[in-house]
Amino acid sequence: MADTGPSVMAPAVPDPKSDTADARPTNAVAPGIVCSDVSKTFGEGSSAVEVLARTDLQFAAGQMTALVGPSGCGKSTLLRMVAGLEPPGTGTISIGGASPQTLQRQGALAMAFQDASLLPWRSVRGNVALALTLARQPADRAAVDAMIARVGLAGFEDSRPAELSGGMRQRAAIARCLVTHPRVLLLDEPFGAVDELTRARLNADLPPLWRTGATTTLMVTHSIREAVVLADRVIVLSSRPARVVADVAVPRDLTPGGEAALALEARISAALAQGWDEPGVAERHAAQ
Ligand SMILES: Nc1ncnc2c1ncn2[C@@H]1O[C@H](COP(=O)(O)OP(=O)(O)OP(=O)(O)O)[C@@H](O)[C@H]1O
Repeated sequence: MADTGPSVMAPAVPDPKSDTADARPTNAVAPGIVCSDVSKTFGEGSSAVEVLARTDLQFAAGQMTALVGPSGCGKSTLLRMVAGLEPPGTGTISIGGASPQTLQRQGALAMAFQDASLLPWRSVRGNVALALTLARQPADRAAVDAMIARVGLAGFEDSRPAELSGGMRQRAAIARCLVTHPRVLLLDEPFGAVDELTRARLNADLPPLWRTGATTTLMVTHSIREAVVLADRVIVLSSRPARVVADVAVPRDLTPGGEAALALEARISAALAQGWDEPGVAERHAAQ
């Protein structure tokens, strides 16, 4: 994963000069995300690395989409572009008709990364409350404690991150994301740094908090099973330069581990292998 900056991209401090500085999330309607002709190349000349080939992608409002693909193919880069942290090389990204930066200024976009990295000197309550402050929402202690309880951390409000297990830190990081009720939630391997059992527990406990239809969620994961369990749709990317090799709808009523789920996992796995191995992927896109 590339440099991910702070673990939770709390909404940016609003720019008072901006005409949208006073904009607040006025409703809970999730926006759709439209990536048109988006590509990304880092560097120039002989050191240029083409990460994402020209791509059109749409993410439906209120849906949870999982992005899977070989390591280094550009999943985090795509997420960072949607977050407005990285400008696309070509094309545009529109979220509900607005730019990612506008969503950020509205405090309507939250992002969590694999390593949780909460502020170590702040308590769980302090970390969660900070997200509200940055989003210019009232840091209401009752709301903060309620969100902490919803992720299963009641009783740990005053604990510092170092006093928590990895799974508990992930829960705190998710609470920090969700407390502002973001309309767009971007998760970059949020459960990647915990053991399998904890991960299964987090997969069961946390998604209902954002699967309300009021949040459009993109999640990068290396786990095909996790993608099928959590997402409404799984997009499989090829090795660099990334292109979409499969776009798989996941029925909501799928039984985890059931026959239909296993068939989907096999399909995604085959697409992943194809995108990984297919000869000439890089050359074809270099020629475009
Ligand atoms: N700011 C940057 N400057 C230069 N190269 C970068 C930058 N960010 C990412 N890259 C390169 O872009 C490629 C894709 O990185 P990215 O982190 O998006 O991949 P990924 O699919 O998320 O990987 P992983 O699954 O291993 O986390 C990598 O080769 C990486 O080194």
